[in-house]
Amino acid sequence: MNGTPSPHGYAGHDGYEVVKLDSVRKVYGGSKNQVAALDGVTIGLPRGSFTAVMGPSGSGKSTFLHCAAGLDRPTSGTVLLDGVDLSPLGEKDLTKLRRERIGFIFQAFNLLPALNVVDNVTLPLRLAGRRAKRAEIDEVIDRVGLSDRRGNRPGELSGGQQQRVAIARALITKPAVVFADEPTGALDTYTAREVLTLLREAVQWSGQTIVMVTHDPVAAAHADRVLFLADGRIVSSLDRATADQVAERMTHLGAWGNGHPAAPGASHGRGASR
Ligand SMILES: Nc1ncnc2c1ncn2[C@@H]1O[C@H](COP(=O)(O)OP(=O)(O)OP(=O)(O)O)[C@@H](O)[C@H]1O
Repeated sequence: MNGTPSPHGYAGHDGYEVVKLDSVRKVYGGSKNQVAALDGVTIGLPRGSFTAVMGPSGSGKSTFLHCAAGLDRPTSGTVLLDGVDLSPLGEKDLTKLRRERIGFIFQAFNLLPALNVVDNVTLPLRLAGRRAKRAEIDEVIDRVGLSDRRGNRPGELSGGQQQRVAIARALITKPAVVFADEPTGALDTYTAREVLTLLREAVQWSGQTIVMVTHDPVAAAHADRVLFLADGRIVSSLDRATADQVAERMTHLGAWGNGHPAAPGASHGRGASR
């Protein structure tokens, strides 16, 4: 299956689809300047799978992530998250569902500067009114390699360390799915690789489901499957692809002109494979 396109109804480890989008459309703008940011997306993401979402600028990646994570509402179609239909939920229930069942990782880390590592990591538990168990906190902080940084604040940590705090914070609630939006966008190649390895390990060791939007073929090559968006539609996918295969597919989509940091030939470590 290496590098070959396949139907979008990918069956994962146990076949249960944690995230399901059915005919999702998201239209922005008024009657004169309408943009279909998502134009009929149907996809199921299996439990314990790592999915990367790629596509040219403006292809709908962020809109896909926002609709799938209940941060934005589709104009039509349905989103099921861990079996829950998001469409009838009010803001309060959506917030609760996001808090309890979703972990988020952002390009800009989004840590609270006044809190130390332990307090940043355990914040989602406290927000959900849950008590943090010492052993669970120790385990997740240990897993991201920050045991000796527990008392440090974000300002005292490197970018890679801050993103590892964010990963621990996303994993602490044992969410049904983690959505990562350009998680390596602010990191150098070496640190990015460490962060991607951690995400891969979370899938491997705990069966975590992860969905990651990225512009970087090297990052996408860490995923089980890469979905390619163009003009709001999923136009193709690759399973267990190398960075070169991902980059080639992006080139076919006309994804980047000269000078894009991830463009073929740019010095971005792109040639490295999984
Ligand atoms: N709030 C909004 N209002 C109007 N149009 C929007 C809005 N958000 C997104 N769009 C439009 O929808 C389309 C998809 O945008 P989206 O941000 O999802 O793309 P993207 O693939 O994430 O792009 P990029 O890689 O540049 O971040 C674009 O044409 C964009 O201009």
